[in-house]
Amino acid sequence: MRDVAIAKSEFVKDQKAVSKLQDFQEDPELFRYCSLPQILKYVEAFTGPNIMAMHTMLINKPPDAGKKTSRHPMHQDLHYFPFRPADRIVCSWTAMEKVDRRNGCLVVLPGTHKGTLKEHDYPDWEGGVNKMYHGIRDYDPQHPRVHLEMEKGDTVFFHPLLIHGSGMNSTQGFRKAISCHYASADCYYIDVKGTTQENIEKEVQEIAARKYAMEDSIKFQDAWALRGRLVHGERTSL
Ligand SMILES: CCCCCCCCCCCCCCCCCCCC(=O)SCCNC(=O)CCNC(=O)[C@H](O)C(C)(C)COP(=O)(O)OP(=O)(O)OC[C@H]1O[C@@H](n2cnc3c(N)ncnc32)[C@H](O)[C@@H]1OP(=O)(O)O
Ligand SMILES: O=C(O)CCC(=O)C(=O)O
Repeated sequence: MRDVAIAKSEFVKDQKAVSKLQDFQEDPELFRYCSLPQILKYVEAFTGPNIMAMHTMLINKPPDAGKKTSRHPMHQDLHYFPFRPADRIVCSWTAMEKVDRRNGCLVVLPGTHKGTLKEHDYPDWEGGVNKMYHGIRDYDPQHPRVHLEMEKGDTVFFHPLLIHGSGMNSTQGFRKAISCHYASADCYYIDVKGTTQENIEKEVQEIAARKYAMEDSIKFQDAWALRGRLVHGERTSL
């Protein structure tokens, strides 16, 4: 993925900047991260023994180009997932270098994982917002927030209802982190028709149709079933 400030303008002419690698489940070197025993030991406490890696990302947050587009709006990851139950899904996010407020560390609203899934949409940001970066419109701005300053190699595990995002990268360097969303293979798919997730379903289907010429044939659930990879135990459902 390219940052919107790059995708929509000549950022540095003739240069490409990659701000995210997504879906690396077939890359043996990167996928090693998802199978690390040090990570799975904690993941299993949420998922149980049948563990699927559902979504993989290496996030290379770029230096902000001056429009604050390097921010990630406050959101709940469950918005993107057509599977349940939420308590059997967990994200691991590992800092690949020191992260702090200067380079846009994670920001979380503690306790919000006990709430419900909120409505998400694109925020009205003056400088634009990255594709598919939906945010919650009506979270309480007075809610206490915690900035997760982390050292290289530190890992945080969080629930898919936890409201979180990340700040602007005001340094000159790229801020790297690697993450995986795990779910119990015993989770089940849901139909998101008539729910707040309809907007993301539509967007994913449109991208699939454009990128893979899969007009109408790909369901939201298929987009997940195709990218999920078993890391431990048996692929029972997902
Ligand atoms: C076989 C399986 C089929 C399944 C296909 C389904 C594809 C869906 C992929 C995305 C799923 C994301 C799910 C995320 C779940 C994560 C949950 C955790 C929480 C989060 O991390 S929230 C943020 C999650 N979202 C993302 O990470 C999305 C990241 N973006 C991308 O991966 C790519 O930008 C995207 C959306 C796949 C588009 O890439 P691509 O099609 O290659 O784009 P093009 O270069 O062809 O450009 C098309 C069009 O879009 C404009 N563009 C490009 N980049 C951006 C950008 N960053 N912001 C805004 N606009 C952008 C580009 O200029 C083009 O516009 P035109 O007007 O010129 O056509
Ligand atoms: O790494 C970031 O900047 C944000 C990542 C995030 O919010 C997510 O993975 O859900």
